[in-house]
Amino acid sequence: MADAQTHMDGLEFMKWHGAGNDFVMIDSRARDAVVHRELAAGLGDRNRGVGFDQLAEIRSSDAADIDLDFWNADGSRAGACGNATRCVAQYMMDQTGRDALTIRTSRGVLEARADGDLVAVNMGQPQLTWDTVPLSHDVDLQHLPLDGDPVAVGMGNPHCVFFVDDADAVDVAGIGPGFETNPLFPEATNVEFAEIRSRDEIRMRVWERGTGITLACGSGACATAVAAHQRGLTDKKVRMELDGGWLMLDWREDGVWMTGPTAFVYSGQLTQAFLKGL
Ligand SMILES: N[C@H](CCC[C@H](N)C(=O)O)C(=O)O
Repeated sequence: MADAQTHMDGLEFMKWHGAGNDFVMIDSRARDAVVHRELAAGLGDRNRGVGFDQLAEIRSSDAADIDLDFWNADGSRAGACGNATRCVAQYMMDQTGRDALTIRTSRGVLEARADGDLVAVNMGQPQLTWDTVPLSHDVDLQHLPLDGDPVAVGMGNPHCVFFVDDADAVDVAGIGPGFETNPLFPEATNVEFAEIRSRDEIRMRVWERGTGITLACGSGACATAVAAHQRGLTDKKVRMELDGGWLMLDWREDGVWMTGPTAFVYSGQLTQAFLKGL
């Protein structure tokens, strides 16, 4: 029924980005959920659709202010999306005038807060066991048996973090896909390349599972901050420079807090012709 309704009326969406990590947001609080794999993949196509790194669907919730689901540009599901969570939080705070709210994702209920012009979200505690990342078998997460000696961290989605001397010199598109689909990660993985600049500053570039190179990745930034601290390279609080801007990470008692910018770009409506052609 939701699909038939959608084809009749067109479908409203918004385009946002957080540090250049771009999203389409669909607010389905007033109806049944409408997003499915084909819609995500069609809309994610930057030539034939709108284009995005992730698609976020907002739903009404009985456990938090809202429920939130994420898809990647290839139509696959994203387990977590920190930057989209911050953008959705800003949208909700603009609508309600509140400066804090709760958001339920597949990770559980997350807390988001306004921080001046920025938005902070508690991305929860990292997953630091092989079966929760998940990996295919029990190995040392701090030193994965892969070239480059990466670290595995789960943030509701898998991350494989490499420490490199010069992040800008890394051929992210050349190296990323091979690690994304390495059998050590049964659900594939996001791949981060981190250069330690000091105890409180990291430069990071990312290859995202299901999307490819993005200008920023919030859960990847959290995973990188955790991995760097575990290796003894940084303190618990770091600034991180990504290709599209800066994020602040703070691994506290109650989880990894991530703070950064959000931007509303435009809203529009998908045509019936587009929706019928999916
Ligand atoms: N850009 C997102 C992460 C997307 C992760 C996704 N590619 C996955 O399949 O896990 C973020 O800000 O956290």
